[in-house]
Amino acid sequence: MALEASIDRRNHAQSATTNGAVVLPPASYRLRLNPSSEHKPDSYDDLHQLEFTPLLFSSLERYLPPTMLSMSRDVKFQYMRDILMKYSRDGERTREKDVLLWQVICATIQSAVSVQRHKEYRQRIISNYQPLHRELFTMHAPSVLVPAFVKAVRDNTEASFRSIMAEPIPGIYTFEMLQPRFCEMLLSEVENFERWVHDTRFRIMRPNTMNKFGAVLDDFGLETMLDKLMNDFIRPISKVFFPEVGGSTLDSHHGFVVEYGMDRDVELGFHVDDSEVTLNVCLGREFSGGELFFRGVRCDKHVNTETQSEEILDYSHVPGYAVLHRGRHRHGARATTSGSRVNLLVWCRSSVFRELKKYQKECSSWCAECQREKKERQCISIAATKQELLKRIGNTSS
Ligand SMILES: O=C(O)CCC(=O)C(=O)O
Ligand SMILES: [Fe+2]
Repeated sequence: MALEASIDRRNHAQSATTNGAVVLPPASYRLRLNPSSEHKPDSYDDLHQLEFTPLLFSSLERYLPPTMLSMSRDVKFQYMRDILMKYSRDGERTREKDVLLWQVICATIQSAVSVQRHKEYRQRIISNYQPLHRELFTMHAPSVLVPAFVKAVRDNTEASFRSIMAEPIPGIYTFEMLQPRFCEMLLSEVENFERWVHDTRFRIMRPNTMNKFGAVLDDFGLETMLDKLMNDFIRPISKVFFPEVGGSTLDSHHGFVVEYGMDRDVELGFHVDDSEVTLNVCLGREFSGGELFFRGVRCDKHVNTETQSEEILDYSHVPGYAVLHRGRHRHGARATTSGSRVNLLVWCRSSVFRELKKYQKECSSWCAECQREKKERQCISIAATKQELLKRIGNTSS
């Protein structure tokens, strides 16, 4: 959708000269409300004298009208600069379209700044932290995964997946996945990282708002390895079992470990994940308690609705074993009552699914409550039709 901001020509900033070319501003300015995901923006890093950070221009470029995307960098730059100048100068923005456009710009600036900050944060860790096991950072399937799992994914059929999996309730898949040696190495790498954090007093970000402990693996060098794990192994399975939530188009992830036990987190409250598909693998070591409890899949609207008895599952973690489920499958983790438990979590996301969801008005095929409501509406409508028919039959026979 294009959002047009008709900017008064008199208020234009003067045309800028970039690389010797004077570019005249167009008659009216347009930005798309949703950015183009395929477009690779130009870099503006060399334009240091700008009033705005170069990063803002490469971020805003995705919002340009489609016809502009192939134009020269100078033309795009001029166009975006004019918009930014106009909006940074005008204190008063009364027109609704202008306010909307300004919101797009603000959101773009905010996200560009936070992406940049996170990039710098990660860079600071990666250039200072010395890994313990370098081999962990590349995805060598036979060292990471048990042979039966590798074979099932290579065969790539529903039957091959099911041959190594259990499905204790619909939508929850459990299977043996990680080699014990890999689990042990990853555990000691996490310990090594935590030691470094402690010694250097580096303030790290925890995996999410629910955890006081745990570490984001993507932040200390494991992003590429986990991306490969998602692309080559999680996505083929999700394509078969979770197609309606973007299982075949998973294209980014958040990878982390959670840590429970003495001096760590104890339990995890009832929640849904910020993911389309979640992989949760127990790394070890020895513990009691810590069961995962599941209570049915729900969309945003129905996230707090009652659980049906057939939706109840309590699952006990086993080191090396994975649980794969939809992010919207409500769940939590019970208290780890003794020992220590560390789990690897990969929250897999699909930008395509998230984009499509914005325009979805109908009920969700994957939400159990939406489906129950839909069935109820159908029953009511069938009953009403039946009543009407009976009434007509009664009328004609009397
Ligand atoms: O502790 C667990 O196994 C569950 C972790 C979890 O659900 C999460 O981090 O989102
Ligand atoms: Fe979770």
